[in-house]
Amino acid sequence: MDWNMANIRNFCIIAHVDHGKSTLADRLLEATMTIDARNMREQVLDTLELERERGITIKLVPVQMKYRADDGQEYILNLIDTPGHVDFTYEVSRSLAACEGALLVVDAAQGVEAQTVANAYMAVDQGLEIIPVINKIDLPSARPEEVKKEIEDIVGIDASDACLVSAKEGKGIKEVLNAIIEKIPSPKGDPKAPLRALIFDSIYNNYRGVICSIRVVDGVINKGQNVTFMATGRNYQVEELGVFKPDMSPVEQLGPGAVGYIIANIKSVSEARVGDTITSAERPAEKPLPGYQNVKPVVYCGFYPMERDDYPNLRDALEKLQLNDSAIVFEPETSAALGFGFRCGFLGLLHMDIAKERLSREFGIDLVATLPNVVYQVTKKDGTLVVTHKPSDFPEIGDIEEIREPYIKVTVFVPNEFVGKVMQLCQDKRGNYISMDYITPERVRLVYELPLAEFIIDFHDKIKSLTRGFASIDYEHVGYKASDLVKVDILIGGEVVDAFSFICHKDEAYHRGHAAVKKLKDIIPRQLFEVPIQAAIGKRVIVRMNIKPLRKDVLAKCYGGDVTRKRKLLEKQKEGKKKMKQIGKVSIPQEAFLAFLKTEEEKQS
Ligand SMILES: Nc1nc2c(ncn2[C@@H]2O[C@H](COP(=O)(O)OP(=O)(O)OP(=O)(O)O)[C@@H](O)[C@H]2O)c(=O)[nH]1
Repeated sequence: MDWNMANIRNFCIIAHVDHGKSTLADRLLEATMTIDARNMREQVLDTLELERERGITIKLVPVQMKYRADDGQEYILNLIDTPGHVDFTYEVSRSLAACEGALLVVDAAQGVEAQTVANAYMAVDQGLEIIPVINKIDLPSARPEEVKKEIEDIVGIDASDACLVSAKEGKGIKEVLNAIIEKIPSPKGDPKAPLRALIFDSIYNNYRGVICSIRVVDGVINKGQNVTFMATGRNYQVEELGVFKPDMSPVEQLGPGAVGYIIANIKSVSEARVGDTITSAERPAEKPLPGYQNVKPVVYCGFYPMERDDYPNLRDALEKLQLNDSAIVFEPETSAALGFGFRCGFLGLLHMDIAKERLSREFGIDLVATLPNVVYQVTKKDGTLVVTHKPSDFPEIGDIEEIREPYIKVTVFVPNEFVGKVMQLCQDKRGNYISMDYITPERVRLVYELPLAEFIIDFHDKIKSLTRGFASIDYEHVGYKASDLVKVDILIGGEVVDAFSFICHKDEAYHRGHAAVKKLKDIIPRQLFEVPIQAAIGKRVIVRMNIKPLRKDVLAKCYGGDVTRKRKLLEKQKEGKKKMKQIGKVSIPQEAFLAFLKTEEEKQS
């Protein structure tokens, strides 16, 4: 075939949140008339409703643009969107791998932030050509010359001829398009070699099944051809092949450097994982493209429906979510207090929040989530290793030799007036100081190592409020470290309530145990007998409070001998009892437990 790679440019846009990535993408689509202005709604690339509302990008959509440059030639520009959040780092790195270049967008007023650096480093690692774009130059507070210097000093790339842009006002867009054509190399690849195409995203569509976004690296892929997905070893026939313009538009063939999609009767995205390599079934490549990785959840929690009858719906909904998001895992779980639910694993807190919100919005399921947990490694005295994210699966305290928990390296960019507060917070969160440097006379980069468990509780919110939103945060996983952790159980009437057990540092056990016991005491209705509520480590009780007894006599109001009325009241009481959860001899309405978790959640958000 005659395949012209010289006029293809594959690029992505990387930026810190809110620096204007989506707005710039919109302007590029307009300027290349990929979407005419009449159909242009703002931020067309953010497809999910939730993304548009939250202003965050979750799913990637590659778009093909055509642009006639000043040299008179027509170029194909493939813009590959990347998710901006650390929860999706692996997806980011795969979409970067599908490009030769990146626009690094930096806000002209705010300057370089934590995610600017993290994303730029990832692009440098992938060997991409980076074009700095200084956006929002229309702002009165814009300081483009200083920001250029920041990019050079902190990111370490030449920014002397950075594009100066106002995406909002559409200024400097042509310069950006020209820079893409001049600076970003055209793709390399051998059209005669065996097919190798990278899957950098896959989405599930109700009508079409799975649609994989692919970047062809070597060889050609044809409609109707048989292909093998190398990580799973499965074979499929290519039903449809095409490009996004941005609507799906079928083609017969894609060659090296091309970005497009395939549809091949794939039932679930777990069969078409991001990072996998597609090759020809007849003439397979010897080696897959580098970097396939099975992403593992790092944060787990229980999801319980508020209405018991919603359990089957919740299972259906989770299955549907999983069709579209293979990083979600779940398994049934029962809890004496909460009834039937699911233990679910996520890539991070944002990922968890999104799943929860989608369950409620798209599937109408009202649910509560238990406190999130990380994955612990517990070495027992007999040498065996227990890897668990469930406090209830922890070995007995006497059997434990060592507990290790995941740590992250957190980088915070913060104005220097807030440095003291941020350092204090990091210390309180059991952080180890790593480094601090001034990136400008007013701004500081602080690096700490923290336990992930501390980070996921409320670190983001605390930092945002301590610094009035001026800090930016990024983190990466750095592995497991031994910690002095304990499991705290909560007992009601002498019985452990599984769903409320939690893992925390030894020094925090009393404080957190006390808070939980006090809250339960306020929530649980009084019973006919005294009910002790306790927090305990192993057999040792560390906090105890009692709920005073109350005699609830439903017949008290019935004077005289109206037998039918009495019977009715007793019936009603029996009905009520059915909804009760029995913890030992204590009956507690399930709502009380759900209310407990709800307030825990609210406290966090
Ligand atoms: N003044 C000004 N505002 C801009 C400009 N470009 C974008 N904005 C505004 O900045 C805000 C963030 O822009 P987005 O394009 O949503 O930023 P983003 O980087 O895509 O954000 P995420 O999708 O959350 O990563 C929006 O309110 C835009 O209207 C610009 O050139 N000038």
